[in-house]
Amino acid sequence: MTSSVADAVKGRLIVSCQAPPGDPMRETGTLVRLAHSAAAGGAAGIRVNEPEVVAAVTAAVSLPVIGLWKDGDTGVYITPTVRHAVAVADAGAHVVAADATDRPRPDGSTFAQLVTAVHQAGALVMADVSTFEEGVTAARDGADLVSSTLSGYVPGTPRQAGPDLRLVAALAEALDVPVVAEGRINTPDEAAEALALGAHSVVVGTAITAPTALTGRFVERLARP
Ligand SMILES: CC(=O)N[C@H](C=O)[C@@H](O)[C@H](O)[C@H](O)COP(=O)(O)O
Repeated sequence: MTSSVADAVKGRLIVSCQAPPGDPMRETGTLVRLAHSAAAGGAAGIRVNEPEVVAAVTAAVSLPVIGLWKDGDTGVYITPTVRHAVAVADAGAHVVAADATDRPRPDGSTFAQLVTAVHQAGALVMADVSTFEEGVTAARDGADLVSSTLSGYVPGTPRQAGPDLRLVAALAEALDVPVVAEGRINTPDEAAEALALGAHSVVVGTAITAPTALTGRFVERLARP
């Protein structure tokens, strides 16, 4: 299992098909269409939010699916508890992505306990981290993949405009498990650079699947002289 999913995405693109609360794209059928488009364009995997969407996309698209369940948007909100993680696995995700930052989880579980529960449910775990130390700890705790997803999203830490390729490179150098580059990858060249720096795979969301945010970038620029 580990090797087949990891092999399938090695050196390739995973497309995150998500939409924030209130966004016109936040509708299961629409997100399934986005996943189909990503597959048609050559993606090797899909990342989606919420059990209902995970189930719909795994049924419709024959690519590995990384599932998560966002609950809120502050603190630990990406698959915050064991209950959320098992629900995502039970919905059919091949990989469950979960917050593996060093912050306390709302159910009091440890990340290692979440990993055990997901493995028992038959899925792999992607640790979404914000720092090098968190990545090392997550791998030690049994994560099957480690992703730079949360770099810049922990309050009080800096967020750069582009991807945190320094973190990706450091993790890729240090870890035996595959390291995934994710977060603010805006161009094909940035994705290629992440692979060149040792990333196993690259996740791109906003730059491909978020027309509201992309429109806003143009509008914001035109509003400035
Ligand atoms: C921080 C957080 O909540 N990240 C989420 C994780 O699933 C998504 O909102 C991002 O879109 C995803 O990580 C891909 O990143 P980008 O959209 O920058 O390509």
